[in-house]
Amino acid sequence: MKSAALTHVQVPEALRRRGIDEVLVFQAGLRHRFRRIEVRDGLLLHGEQGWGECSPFWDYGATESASWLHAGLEAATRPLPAPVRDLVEVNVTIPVVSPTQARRLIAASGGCMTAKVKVADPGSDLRQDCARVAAARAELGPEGRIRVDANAAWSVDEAVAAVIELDAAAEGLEYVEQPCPSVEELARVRRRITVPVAADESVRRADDPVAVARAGAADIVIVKAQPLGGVARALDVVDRAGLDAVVSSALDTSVGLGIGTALAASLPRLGHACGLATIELFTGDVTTSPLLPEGGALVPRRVEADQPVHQDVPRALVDRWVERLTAICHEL
Ligand SMILES: O=C(O)CCC(=O)C1=CC=C[C@@H](O)[C@@H]1C(=O)O
Ligand SMILES: [Mg+2]
Repeated sequence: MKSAALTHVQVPEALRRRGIDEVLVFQAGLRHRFRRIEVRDGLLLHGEQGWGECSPFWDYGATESASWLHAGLEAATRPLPAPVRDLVEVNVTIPVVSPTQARRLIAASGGCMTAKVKVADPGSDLRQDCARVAAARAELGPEGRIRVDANAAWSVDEAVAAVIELDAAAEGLEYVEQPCPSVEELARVRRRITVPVAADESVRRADDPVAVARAGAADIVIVKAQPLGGVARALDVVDRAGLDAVVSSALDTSVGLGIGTALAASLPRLGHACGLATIELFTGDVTTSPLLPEGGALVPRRVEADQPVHQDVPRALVDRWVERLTAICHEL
Protein backbone atom coordinates (compact mmCIF):
# COMPACT_ATOMS: atom_id res chain seq x y z
CA MET A 1 0.00 0.00 0.00
CA LYS A 2 1.27 3.46 -0.94
CA SER A 3 1.62 6.39 1.46
CA ALA A 4 -1.22 8.89 1.63
CA ALA A 5 -0.26 12.52 1.03
CA LEU A 6 0.15 14.42 4.33
CA THR A 7 0.70 18.12 5.08
CA HIS A 8 0.94 20.05 8.37
CA VAL A 9 -1.37 22.99 8.98
CA GLN A 10 -1.39 25.50 11.81
CA VAL A 11 -3.27 24.34 14.92
CA PRO A 12 -6.28 26.63 15.46
CA GLU A 13 -6.37 28.27 18.92
CA ALA A 14 -9.69 26.54 19.72
CA LEU A 15 -7.98 23.16 19.29
CA ARG A 16 -4.73 24.13 21.00
CA ARG A 17 -6.78 25.06 24.07
CA ARG A 18 -8.26 21.56 23.97
CA GLY A 19 -4.87 19.83 23.93
CA ILE A 20 -4.11 19.47 20.21
CA ASP A 21 -0.48 20.09 19.26
CA GLU A 22 -0.40 18.96 15.60
CA VAL A 23 -2.91 18.97 12.73
CA LEU A 24 -2.36 17.22 9.39
CA VAL A 25 -4.38 17.19 6.19
CA PHE A 26 -4.37 13.80 4.42
CA GLN A 27 -5.38 12.72 0.95
CA ALA A 28 -5.63 9.08 -0.17
CA GLY A 29 -6.99 7.39 -3.29
CA LEU A 30 -9.79 4.79 -3.32
CA ARG A 31 -9.54 1.63 -5.44
CA HIS A 32 -13.23 1.73 -6.36
CA ARG A 33 -15.78 4.49 -6.48
CA PHE A 34 -17.49 4.44 -3.07
CA ARG A 35 -20.25 6.73 -1.90
CA ARG A 36 -19.71 8.59 -5.20
CA ILE A 37 -16.13 9.53 -4.28
CA GLU A 38 -12.77 8.38 -5.60
CA VAL A 39 -10.47 10.26 -3.22
CA ARG A 40 -10.67 10.42 0.57
CA ASP A 41 -9.35 13.39 2.48
CA GLY A 42 -9.58 14.80 5.97
CA LEU A 43 -7.67 15.82 9.08
CA LEU A 44 -5.59 14.02 11.67
CA LEU A 45 -5.22 15.60 15.12
CA HIS A 46 -2.46 14.85 17.60
CA GLY A 47 -2.70 15.21 21.37
CA GLU A 48 -1.23 13.63 24.50
CA GLN A 49 -2.93 10.26 23.89
CA GLY A 50 -1.92 10.00 20.20
CA TRP A 51 -3.72 10.56 16.91
CA GLY A 52 -7.40 11.11 16.16
CA GLU A 53 -9.22 11.59 12.86
CA CYS A 54 -11.74 14.18 11.67
CA SER A 55 -12.77 13.40 8.10
CA PRO A 56 -16.38 14.44 7.45
CA PHE A 57 -17.43 13.93 3.82
CA TRP A 58 -17.73 17.15 1.83
CA ASP A 59 -21.53 17.01 1.74
CA TYR A 60 -21.62 17.52 5.53
CA GLY A 61 -22.04 21.09 6.77
CA ALA A 62 -20.10 22.63 9.66
CA THR A 63 -22.75 21.83 12.30
CA GLU A 64 -22.93 18.13 11.44
CA SER A 65 -19.13 17.98 11.07
CA ALA A 66 -18.68 19.20 14.66
CA SER A 67 -19.42 15.63 15.86
CA TRP A 68 -16.56 14.37 13.68
CA LEU A 69 -14.22 16.99 15.17
CA HIS A 70 -15.38 16.07 18.66
CA ALA A 71 -14.48 12.44 17.90
CA GLY A 72 -11.02 13.43 16.65
CA LEU A 73 -10.39 15.56 19.73
CA GLU A 74 -11.53 12.81 22.08
CA ALA A 75 -9.31 10.22 20.37
CA ALA A 76 -6.24 12.49 20.60
CA THR A 77 -6.71 13.59 24.19
CA ARG A 78 -8.60 10.88 26.11
CA PRO A 79 -7.64 7.29 26.92
CA LEU A 80 -9.45 4.55 25.02
CA PRO A 81 -11.98 2.38 26.88
CA ALA A 82 -10.71 -0.88 28.37
CA PRO A 83 -10.98 -3.81 25.93
CA VAL A 84 -13.01 -6.90 26.81
CA ARG A 85 -11.71 -8.88 23.78
CA ASP A 86 -8.34 -9.07 21.95
CA LEU A 87 -9.71 -9.57 18.44
CA VAL A 88 -12.51 -7.89 16.51
CA GLU A 89 -14.03 -9.95 13.71
CA VAL A 90 -14.60 -7.83 10.59
CA ASN A 91 -16.46 -7.94 7.30
CA VAL A 92 -15.03 -7.29 3.87
CA THR A 93 -16.86 -4.39 2.21
CA ILE A 94 -17.89 -4.93 -1.41
CA PRO A 95 -18.60 -1.73 -3.36
CA VAL A 96 -20.65 -1.69 -6.59
CA VAL A 97 -18.26 -3.88 -8.61
CA SER A 98 -18.61 -6.83 -11.01
CA PRO A 99 -19.19 -10.35 -9.63
CA THR A 100 -15.61 -11.27 -10.56
CA GLN A 101 -14.20 -8.28 -8.70
CA ALA A 102 -16.45 -9.07 -5.71
CA ARG A 103 -14.95 -12.56 -5.55
CA ARG A 104 -11.43 -11.15 -5.82
CA LEU A 105 -12.04 -8.68 -2.98
CA ILE A 106 -13.28 -11.49 -0.73
CA ALA A 107 -10.35 -13.76 -1.67
CA ALA A 108 -7.90 -10.94 -0.84
CA SER A 109 -9.70 -9.82 2.33
CA GLY A 110 -7.43 -11.38 4.92
CA GLY A 111 -9.78 -14.22 5.77
CA CYS A 112 -13.06 -12.34 6.27
CA MET A 113 -15.99 -14.74 6.56
CA THR A 114 -18.59 -11.98 6.38
CA ALA A 115 -19.14 -9.77 3.33
CA LYS A 116 -21.12 -6.55 3.24
CA VAL A 117 -22.35 -5.95 -0.29
CA LYS A 118 -23.45 -2.50 -1.44
CA VAL A 119 -26.76 -2.63 -3.32
CA ALA A 120 -29.40 -0.25 -4.72
CA ASP A 121 -26.76 2.15 -6.00
CA PRO A 122 -27.78 4.38 -8.92
CA GLY A 123 -25.00 2.64 -10.91
CA SER A 124 -26.51 -0.87 -10.66
CA ASP A 125 -29.90 -2.61 -10.84
CA LEU A 126 -31.39 -5.43 -8.76
CA ARG A 127 -30.29 -8.10 -11.24
CA GLN A 128 -26.66 -6.93 -10.96
CA ASP A 129 -26.99 -6.64 -7.18
CA CYS A 130 -28.22 -10.27 -7.04
CA ALA A 131 -25.31 -11.39 -9.25
CA ARG A 132 -22.82 -9.63 -6.93
CA VAL A 133 -24.41 -11.21 -3.85
CA ALA A 134 -24.45 -14.67 -5.49
CA ALA A 135 -20.75 -14.27 -6.35
CA ALA A 136 -20.07 -13.42 -2.70
CA ARG A 137 -21.82 -16.63 -1.62
CA ALA A 138 -19.86 -18.68 -4.16
CA GLU A 139 -16.59 -17.27 -2.81
CA LEU A 140 -17.46 -17.48 0.91
CA GLY A 141 -19.10 -20.89 0.83
CA PRO A 142 -22.03 -21.98 3.00
CA GLU A 143 -20.35 -20.96 6.28
CA GLY A 144 -19.94 -17.32 5.27
CA ARG A 145 -22.32 -14.52 6.16
CA ILE A 146 -23.64 -11.92 3.71
CA ARG A 147 -25.26 -8.61 4.57
CA VAL A 148 -26.40 -5.92 2.14
CA ASP A 149 -26.46 -2.13 2.51
CA ALA A 150 -29.02 -0.11 0.51
CA ASN A 151 -28.10 3.32 1.96
CA ALA A 152 -31.78 4.31 2.26
CA ALA A 153 -32.42 3.96 -1.48
CA TRP A 154 -35.72 2.02 -1.47
CA SER A 155 -39.38 2.69 -0.76
CA VAL A 156 -41.06 0.20 1.59
CA ASP A 157 -42.50 -1.90 -1.26
CA GLU A 158 -39.23 -1.82 -3.22
CA ALA A 159 -37.33 -2.89 -0.10
CA VAL A 160 -39.63 -5.84 0.61
CA ALA A 161 -39.41 -7.08 -3.01
CA ALA A 162 -35.64 -6.54 -3.28
CA VAL A 163 -34.81 -8.19 0.04
CA ILE A 164 -36.74 -11.33 -0.95
CA GLU A 165 -34.68 -11.62 -4.16
CA LEU A 166 -31.36 -10.74 -2.54
CA ASP A 167 -32.03 -13.19 0.30
CA ALA A 168 -32.55 -15.95 -2.28
CA ALA A 169 -29.43 -14.94 -4.27
CA ALA A 170 -27.39 -14.92 -1.04
CA GLU A 171 -28.88 -18.24 0.14
CA GLY A 172 -29.71 -16.37 3.32
CA LEU A 173 -28.86 -12.80 4.32
CA GLU A 174 -27.48 -11.95 7.75
CA TYR A 175 -29.27 -8.57 7.63
CA VAL A 176 -30.23 -5.64 5.43
CA GLU A 177 -28.72 -2.27 6.37
CA GLN A 178 -30.83 0.90 6.04
CA PRO A 179 -33.28 -0.25 3.35
CA CYS A 180 -35.35 3.00 3.50
CA PRO A 181 -34.77 6.57 4.73
CA SER A 182 -37.14 7.02 7.70
CA VAL A 183 -37.57 5.20 10.99
CA GLU A 184 -41.25 4.73 10.21
CA GLU A 185 -40.44 3.05 6.87
CA LEU A 186 -37.81 0.82 8.51
CA ALA A 187 -40.45 -0.32 11.00
CA ARG A 188 -42.87 -1.15 8.18
CA VAL A 189 -40.23 -3.08 6.22
CA ARG A 190 -39.18 -4.95 9.35
CA ARG A 191 -42.75 -6.16 9.93
CA ARG A 192 -42.92 -7.54 6.37
CA ILE A 193 -39.60 -9.41 6.03
CA THR A 194 -37.88 -12.18 7.97
CA VAL A 195 -34.36 -10.83 7.31
CA PRO A 196 -33.17 -8.66 10.27
CA VAL A 197 -32.94 -4.89 9.70
CA ALA A 198 -29.89 -2.79 10.69
CA ALA A 199 -30.08 0.99 11.06
CA ASP A 200 -27.16 3.14 9.91
CA GLU A 201 -28.20 6.58 8.61
CA SER A 202 -31.11 6.46 11.13
CA VAL A 203 -28.47 6.34 13.87
CA ARG A 204 -25.59 8.46 12.57
CA ARG A 205 -27.59 11.24 10.91
CA ALA A 206 -30.56 11.39 13.31
CA ASP A 207 -31.25 14.08 15.92
CA ASP A 208 -31.99 11.21 18.29
CA PRO A 209 -29.81 8.17 17.45
CA VAL A 210 -31.84 5.94 19.77
CA ALA A 211 -35.27 6.75 18.31
CA VAL A 212 -34.96 3.90 15.78
CA ALA A 213 -34.48 1.38 18.60
CA ARG A 214 -37.34 2.80 20.67
CA ALA A 215 -39.64 2.56 17.64
CA GLY A 216 -38.86 -1.15 17.22
CA ALA A 217 -37.67 -0.30 13.69
CA ALA A 218 -34.37 -2.22 13.75
CA ASP A 219 -32.75 -5.38 15.09
CA ILE A 220 -29.21 -4.00 14.95
CA VAL A 221 -27.63 -0.55 15.26
CA ILE A 222 -24.62 0.43 13.16
CA VAL A 223 -22.34 2.73 15.17
CA LYS A 224 -19.59 4.87 13.70
CA ALA A 225 -17.38 6.77 16.11
CA GLN A 226 -16.80 9.91 14.01
CA PRO A 227 -20.41 10.83 13.08
CA LEU A 228 -21.64 9.97 16.59
CA GLY A 229 -19.10 12.33 18.19
CA GLY A 230 -16.60 9.81 19.50
CA VAL A 231 -16.18 6.57 21.39
CA ALA A 232 -17.89 7.63 24.65
CA ARG A 233 -20.99 8.87 22.84
CA ALA A 234 -21.10 5.75 20.64
CA LEU A 235 -20.92 3.51 23.72
CA ASP A 236 -23.79 5.49 25.25
CA VAL A 237 -25.89 5.06 22.07
CA VAL A 238 -25.34 1.29 22.12
CA ASP A 239 -26.21 1.12 25.80
CA ARG A 240 -29.41 3.13 25.41
CA ALA A 241 -30.48 1.36 22.19
CA GLY A 242 -30.30 -2.01 23.93
CA LEU A 243 -29.75 -3.74 20.56
CA ASP A 244 -26.84 -5.66 19.05
CA ALA A 245 -24.30 -3.24 17.60
CA VAL A 246 -22.00 -3.40 14.60
CA VAL A 247 -19.13 -0.90 14.72
CA SER A 248 -18.30 0.38 11.25
CA SER A 249 -15.90 2.84 9.73
CA ALA A 250 -16.74 6.10 8.07
CA LEU A 251 -14.17 5.18 5.43
CA ASP A 252 -11.50 6.27 7.91
CA THR A 253 -7.73 5.96 7.53
CA SER A 254 -6.05 3.43 9.82
CA VAL A 255 -6.00 6.14 12.53
CA GLY A 256 -9.81 6.22 12.68
CA LEU A 257 -10.03 2.45 12.18
CA GLY A 258 -7.80 1.94 15.22
CA ILE A 259 -10.21 3.99 17.31
CA GLY A 260 -13.23 2.13 15.87
CA THR A 261 -11.58 -1.20 16.64
CA ALA A 262 -10.96 -0.10 20.23
CA LEU A 263 -14.64 0.88 20.49
CA ALA A 264 -15.67 -2.55 19.18
CA ALA A 265 -13.22 -4.29 21.52
CA SER A 266 -14.79 -2.55 24.51
CA LEU A 267 -18.46 -3.36 23.82
CA PRO A 268 -19.93 -5.66 26.44
CA ARG A 269 -21.64 -7.72 23.69
CA LEU A 270 -20.49 -8.15 20.09
CA GLY A 271 -22.38 -10.73 18.06
CA HIS A 272 -21.57 -9.67 14.49
CA ALA A 273 -18.49 -8.87 12.41
CA CYS A 274 -17.69 -5.14 12.28
CA GLY A 275 -17.34 -2.95 9.18
CA LEU A 276 -13.76 -1.94 9.93
CA ALA A 277 -11.84 -3.67 7.13
CA THR A 278 -12.14 -0.65 4.87
CA ILE A 279 -8.46 0.28 4.48
CA GLU A 280 -8.53 -2.40 1.76
CA LEU A 281 -10.59 0.07 -0.28
CA PHE A 282 -7.76 2.64 -0.17
CA THR A 283 -4.71 2.84 -2.44
CA GLY A 284 -2.69 4.57 0.28
CA ASP A 285 -2.73 5.01 4.06
CA VAL A 286 -1.37 7.50 6.59
CA THR A 287 0.78 4.81 8.23
CA THR A 288 3.25 2.20 7.00
CA SER A 289 1.47 -0.39 9.19
CA PRO A 290 -2.17 -0.23 8.01
CA LEU A 291 -4.93 -1.84 10.08
CA LEU A 292 -5.52 -4.89 7.87
CA PRO A 293 -7.37 -8.03 8.98
CA GLU A 294 -5.68 -11.37 9.53
CA GLY A 295 -7.78 -14.47 9.96
CA GLY A 296 -10.84 -12.25 9.42
CA ALA A 297 -10.12 -10.12 12.51
CA LEU A 298 -8.37 -6.91 13.55
CA VAL A 299 -6.21 -6.49 16.61
CA PRO A 300 -7.19 -3.26 18.41
CA ARG A 301 -4.33 -0.76 18.54
CA ARG A 302 -3.66 2.94 18.27
CA VAL A 303 -2.18 3.94 14.91
CA GLU A 304 0.41 6.70 14.50
CA ALA A 305 0.59 8.96 11.46
CA ASP A 306 3.76 8.47 9.41
CA GLN A 307 6.77 10.67 10.08
CA PRO A 308 8.40 12.58 8.49
CA VAL A 309 5.47 14.41 6.91
CA HIS A 310 6.20 15.08 3.23
CA GLN A 311 3.94 18.15 2.90
CA ASP A 312 2.58 16.73 -0.37
CA VAL A 313 -1.18 17.44 -0.25
CA PRO A 314 -2.19 19.78 -3.10
CA ARG A 315 -2.20 23.39 -1.87
CA ALA A 316 -5.82 24.06 -2.89
CA LEU A 317 -7.04 21.10 -0.81
CA VAL A 318 -5.00 22.22 2.21
CA ASP A 319 -6.57 25.69 1.96
CA ARG A 320 -10.07 24.18 1.70
CA TRP A 321 -9.50 22.16 4.89
CA VAL A 322 -8.07 25.12 6.81
CA GLU A 323 -11.16 27.14 5.95
CA ARG A 324 -13.48 24.25 6.78
CA LEU A 325 -11.75 23.55 10.09
CA THR A 326 -12.20 27.19 11.13
CA ALA A 327 -15.94 26.91 10.40
CA ILE A 328 -16.27 23.58 12.26
CA CYS A 329 -14.38 24.96 15.31
CA HIS A 330 -17.11 27.63 15.61
CA GLU A 331 -19.66 24.81 16.01
CA LEU A 332 -17.82 22.98 18.81
O1 LIG B 1 -19.72 -1.11 6.98
C1 LIG B 1 -18.76 -1.34 6.23
O2 LIG B 1 -18.52 -2.48 5.81
C2 LIG B 1 -17.84 -0.25 5.78
C3 LIG B 1 -18.28 1.14 5.96
C4 LIG B 1 -19.34 1.60 5.00
O3 LIG B 1 -19.94 0.81 4.31
C5 LIG B 1 -19.62 2.99 4.87
C6 LIG B 1 -18.70 3.89 5.30
C7 LIG B 1 -18.83 5.25 5.03
C8 LIG B 1 -19.94 5.73 4.43
C9 LIG B 1 -21.08 4.91 4.12
O4 LIG B 1 -21.61 5.22 2.86
C10 LIG B 1 -20.89 3.42 4.23
C11 LIG B 1 -22.16 2.86 4.90
O5 LIG B 1 -23.24 3.28 4.54
O6 LIG B 1 -22.16 2.02 5.79
MG1 LIG C 1 -24.47 1.89 5.75
